Amino acid sequence: MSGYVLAIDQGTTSSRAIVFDGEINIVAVAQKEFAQIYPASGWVEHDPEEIWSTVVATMRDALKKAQLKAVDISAIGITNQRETVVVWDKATGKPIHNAIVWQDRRTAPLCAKLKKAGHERRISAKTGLLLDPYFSGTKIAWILDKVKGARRRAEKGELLAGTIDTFLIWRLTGGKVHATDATNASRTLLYNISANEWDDELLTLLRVPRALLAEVRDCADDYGRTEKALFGDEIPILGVAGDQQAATIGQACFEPGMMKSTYGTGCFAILNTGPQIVRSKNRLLTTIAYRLNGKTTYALEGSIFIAGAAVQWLRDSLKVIQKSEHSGILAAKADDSQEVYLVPAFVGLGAPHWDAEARGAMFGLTRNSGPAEFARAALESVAYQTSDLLSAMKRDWKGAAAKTVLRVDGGMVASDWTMQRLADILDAPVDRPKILETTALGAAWLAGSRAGVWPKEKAFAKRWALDRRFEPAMDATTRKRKVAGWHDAVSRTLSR
Ligand SMILES: Nc1ncnc2c1ncn2[C@@H]1O[C@H](COP(=O)(O)OP(=O)(O)O)[C@@H](O)[C@H]1O
Ligand SMILES: O=P(O)(O)OC[C@H](O)CO
Repeated sequence: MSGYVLAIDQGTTSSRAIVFDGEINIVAVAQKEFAQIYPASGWVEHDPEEIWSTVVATMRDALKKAQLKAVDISAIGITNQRETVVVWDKATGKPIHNAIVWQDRRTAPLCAKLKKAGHERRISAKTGLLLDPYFSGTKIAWILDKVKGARRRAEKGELLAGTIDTFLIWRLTGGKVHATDATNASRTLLYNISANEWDDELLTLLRVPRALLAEVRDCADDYGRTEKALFGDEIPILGVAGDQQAATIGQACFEPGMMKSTYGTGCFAILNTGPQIVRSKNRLLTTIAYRLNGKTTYALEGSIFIAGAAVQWLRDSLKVIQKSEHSGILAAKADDSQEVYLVPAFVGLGAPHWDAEARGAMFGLTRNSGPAEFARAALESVAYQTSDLLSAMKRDWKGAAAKTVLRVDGGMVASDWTMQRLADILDAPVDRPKILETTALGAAWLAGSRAGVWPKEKAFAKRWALDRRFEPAMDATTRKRKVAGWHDAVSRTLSR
């Protein structure tokens, strides 16, 4: 066996395919962006056919760039934007509606209704999640209610549903496999994370027929083979995990107490809590980090909706920078005497506030405030939000190391200025690894280790290599003053 592994990273804004060789080096990357559809305020959709065509095109492209054929690839690993759902016709494979994306807020009224009826505690106890439109379950119910005849057809077993991994597996295997992995299942509001199964009470509460749902497997498992017609030969699919969990694996955060934070469009911090289900008292999520050989490892997660998106806002809406990488350079020029804060609640606030109605605000503006102060405020908002997550994690679980080291990845970590400010505000070291494609790497490791061509967990963890450590350098008085200013800004932004 060659040791070549192909990872599919189906993200919120683009589909990517990455080929790794047997020595875990990246040999080819292909990427295609696709359309973001905003049918109404707070609604976000993707066309599942475009997701499918970009995935197939990038896979073919990556194989071509690597000068490899399907037969050279030992295994495929899939990782995906989580919570986003598709419902499709079992007979034709055609979606009956666009995918409803994780950022979509259309089911806020349904969540509010379930909350009012007193269901949140019970749902949280079983799923580790909160009643927020972010998760898949209410989105599936919405499609069944709004597409004519869908509910009746779902009950008759004529439709299938799934997160993006499930849809891709169905398509790649030519409709032979309807499966998902435990991490993706754990983001649906329908999955009992202690019993490790779809939960009948939750299915009834959210009005989702069981016939729609996929079989839940381990993250490293047999997910069938790609159809020969697609790439010229069959390739086994042996690894699946939601993208944040895949990044946790790619960062080799296999020990309880280890933590990674990914700074892409949003920011997702995941703390490994081992076999223990830690219930958050601070509105963090409890989720499945991975399930290997039938053994579940759990995590606490803090989800922030706007991180790199604040940089896009500086570039695309304010036009104070031309390129994302200019944001750090501009922020470094900001006037230290001005305390300007941005609370980037553009789509509400995620953890630990979960305020869907809050909207963004800036504080502390003077006549001297300009592009540099705006850029600094945008980048600092990411550091402050991470600091809120970290302190919530420490309050929730004593296993969260007092001397936390944060392993970081995602597009934003290219900014040295932001990483230094993050270390300063957290008062903790921030480690940036050499391989920044940690999400793809995690999915590839699941597949490669399952295929027996890549090292097992411990040997893989030893290969994690540091690019740069950012040590905290801000004095305590300044840090405390700045963090207090942030908390004041947040309290003035919350809708309740
Ligand atoms: N040098 C940089 N400084 C600050 N932000 C950056 C930099 N490079 C990229 N970004 C931001 O990172 C994000 C892209 O990261 P990526 O991990 O590709 O996101 P996603 O997977 O969510 O699409 C964008 O929002 C972009 O603005
Ligand atoms: O596609 P990303 O990298 O923005 O990640 C999205 C998350 O999985 C949403 O929960």
